[in-house]
Amino acid sequence: MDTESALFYRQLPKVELHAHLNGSVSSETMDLLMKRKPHLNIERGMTAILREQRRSLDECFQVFKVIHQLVDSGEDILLVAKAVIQEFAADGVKYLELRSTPREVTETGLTKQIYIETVLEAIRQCKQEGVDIDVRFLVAVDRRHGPEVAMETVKLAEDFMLCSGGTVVGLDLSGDPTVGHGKTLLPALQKAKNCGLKLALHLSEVPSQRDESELLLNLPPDRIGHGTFLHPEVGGSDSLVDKVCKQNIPIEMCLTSNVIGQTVPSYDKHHFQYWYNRGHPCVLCTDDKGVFSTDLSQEYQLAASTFKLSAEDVWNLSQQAIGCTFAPEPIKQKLEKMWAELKQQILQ
Ligand SMILES: CNc1ncnc2c1ncn2[C@@H]1O[C@H](COP(=O)(O)O)[C@@H](O)[C@H]1O
Ligand SMILES: [Zn+2]
Repeated sequence: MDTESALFYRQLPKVELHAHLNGSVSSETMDLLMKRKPHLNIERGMTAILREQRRSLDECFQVFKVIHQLVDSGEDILLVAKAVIQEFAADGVKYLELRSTPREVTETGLTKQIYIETVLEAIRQCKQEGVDIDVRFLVAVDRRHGPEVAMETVKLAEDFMLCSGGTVVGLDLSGDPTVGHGKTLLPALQKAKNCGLKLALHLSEVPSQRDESELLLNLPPDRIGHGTFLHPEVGGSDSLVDKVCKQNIPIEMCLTSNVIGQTVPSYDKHHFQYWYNRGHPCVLCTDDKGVFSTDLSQEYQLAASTFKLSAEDVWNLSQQAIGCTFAPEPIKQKLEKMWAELKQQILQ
C-alpha cells in the first residue's frame, strides 16, 4: 500500500482527540435536521464550508450559531452524537475523544445536565450496537461565557467524571479566541485539574494570545489545541516553546480547519512542520469535520502529501497519538496491541 492511496488512510487505525460535537455533524445528518425544522430556513451552505473556500475565524463562529439552532433538544443531541460516532468509526477511528459545550435551551427543556447525559447515552448506545470504537468525552468550557459559567461547567464535569464509569475524562477550553482572557478562567481550570480532570486547552490559536498562553502553560495543560502562534517565527516566544517542550505537552493539529479559517496561510506553512521536525508529539485531528468538510483520513493524507511523509512515518504518527490520549493505561495497552496486529496487514 502506498501513501497516495485513499484506502491506506481509511484502513490506517486512527485516534481522534480534537473533535467538537456540533462542528462534526455531517451534511447527511444536517439534511435530516433541516427537514425536521423547515421554519428555520437553514440551507446546506450555511452549516458547512467547502475545503477550497476561505473564511475569517469570525465567519466560522457564525456557522456554529446556525448549527446550534438546528441542534437544540435532547433528541437532536442523541441523533447527532450517534451519527458522529458512527462516522468516525467508519473512517477507521478506533479511539475518539469527543468534546462539546453543554447548553441550556428553555423552549425544549434542555438543561446542561441533560445535555451531558444525552451525549453519554449516545456513547452507550453505540457501544451496545457494537460500533467498533472506544469513545470518551471532554466537557467543554466556552471562554465567551466567562468565569462563573466556567466554574459551573467544571463542577458538572467533575460530577460526571465520578459517575460515568470512565467516559468523562477531561475538560476542554474553546470558543472564539478573540473574546475574553484566559486569566479570568484560571481558578476554574485549576479546580478541574485538582479534581483529576485532564485539560485540553485551545492555546495561541490567534496571534494575540502570548500572555494568556504563558499563564495557561503554567497549569500545565495535558494537551494543547492548535498552538498555532507559540513559536517565535510567528510572534510567539522561546519561553513558550521551552515550556511546551520541557513539559512534553502534545499538540492537537487541525490542518484543514486552520487553512480554511486562515490562521495559517497555506498547508505547507502549517506549524505541524515546526513541531514535527523537533520530534514533539503532534496529533492530527479534524476539529470540526462537518463545518470544514473533512475527515481524519483526509487530514492524514494531507499531512503526508504536504510534508512528504512515508507510509512508515504516517503509521508512527497515528500510533504516537495513543500515548497522547486521556485513556487509562490498560486502554492504551489495548490500543497498542490493536495497532501491532494491524501493522503487518496495512503497512506492507
Ligand atoms: C475553528 N476553531 C475553533 N476554535 C475555538 N473553538 C471552537 C473551534 N471550533 C469549534 N469550537 C467550539 O466548539 C463549539 C461547537 O461545538 P459544541 O457546540 O461545543 O459541540 C463552538 O461553538 C466553539 O465553542
Ligand atoms: Zn477546536
